[in-house]
Amino acid sequence: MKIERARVIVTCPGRNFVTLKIETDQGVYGIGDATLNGRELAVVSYLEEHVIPCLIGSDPRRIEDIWQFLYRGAYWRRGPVTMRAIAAVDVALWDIKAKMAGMPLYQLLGGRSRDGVMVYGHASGEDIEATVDAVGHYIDMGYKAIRAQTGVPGVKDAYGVGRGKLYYEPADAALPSVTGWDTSKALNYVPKLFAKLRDTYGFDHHLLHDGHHRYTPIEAATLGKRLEPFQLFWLEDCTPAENQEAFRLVRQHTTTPLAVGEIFNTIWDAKDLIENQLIDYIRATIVGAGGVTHLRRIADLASLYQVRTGCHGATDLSPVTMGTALHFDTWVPNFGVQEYMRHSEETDAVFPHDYHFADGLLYCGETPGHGVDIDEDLAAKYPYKRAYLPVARLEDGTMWNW
Ligand SMILES: O=C(O)[C@@H](O)[C@@H](O)[C@H](O)[C@H](O)CO
Ligand SMILES: [Mg+2]
Repeated sequence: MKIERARVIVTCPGRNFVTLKIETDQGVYGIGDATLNGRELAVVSYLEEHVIPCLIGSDPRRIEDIWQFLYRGAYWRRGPVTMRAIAAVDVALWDIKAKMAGMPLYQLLGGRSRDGVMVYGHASGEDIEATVDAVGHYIDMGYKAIRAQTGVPGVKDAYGVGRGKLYYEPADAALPSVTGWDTSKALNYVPKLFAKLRDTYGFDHHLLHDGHHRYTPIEAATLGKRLEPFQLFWLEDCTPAENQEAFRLVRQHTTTPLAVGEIFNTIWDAKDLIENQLIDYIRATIVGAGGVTHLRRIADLASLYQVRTGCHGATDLSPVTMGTALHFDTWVPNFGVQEYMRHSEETDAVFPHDYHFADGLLYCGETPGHGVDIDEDLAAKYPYKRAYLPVARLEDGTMWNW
């Protein structure tokens, strides 16, 4: 069996997605997601110029060997562009293998560990009142876990505040838009949101919050402490994680569970955090961290230390990643939660899929493969549009972490 053809498909049904389609000499094909939000075409060129020529003629059943070839063989290891390209190949090959086996992907991974996958939705609002209402809306929709982000008075376009839709789409400008940040204002305001949420809805739902890398370690520790009475499911990206040691300081001060890893691309980004039990949830996902083959290694390491998974699942992760992640989540023994930001109708139409939401859980389907396809004719109707993530500056103009 041979790989006959591989193509990259770029489409923008409201936002950009990069998809790799691998076709075999036996008529079976697989697809993988390679989207890197705000830097999409770098991955397109990496795939087209440097990866696809090496794939043609190789045996698509040799998933592990192809992974190692692309990782070790490049000499230049890791990084978001490389690892997304590898992820796209890996996912397309798992799709092919599962289709050939006539099985849904989770069966190949080891079978079902649970009936459905608990997901968290994104509730946000301009201020506490609006955010409390938004959380109520998610509770009404049946969500068991809800992430709450509020605008902060005096802070321009605070992170995570949507525009009245079920999703928050940050990459929306032809050049990066400038948002604001003020740590002391947020440190005083965010705990009030969670106090109000617990007061209004009680303790029956899981609540989550994303700090989006904004706080220094000691500020993150302060936030974690202030949030303790409200029993969060997790506090995410409370401080940047390039220095994994930084989490030790946060950890020493608070029992609020910590999650990190949506921007990690290999096990090495998370190794110290996991082995030292500095976090509770690892947020790496399929497209970000080298596909099923590599994410499985991360999850296995994490399981030794009782760290659970919490795959990133914002709208820039295409339905291909979402579908694959759901098979992964259905199997992985140390599952925690899956992020679920709904895609637009246009996106869902370009990527027909068999997963569905019911009562706060997502269920992967039973179609052989990962259960997500691409409608190429429809995809062609939405040409690529350059879009950037915003940047953040402090009041005095200093660049900060967005
Ligand atoms: O937790 C999350 O989902 C995020 O932090 C994302 O909204 C993130 O900002 C985007 O995926 C960036 O592309
Ligand atoms: Mg996040």
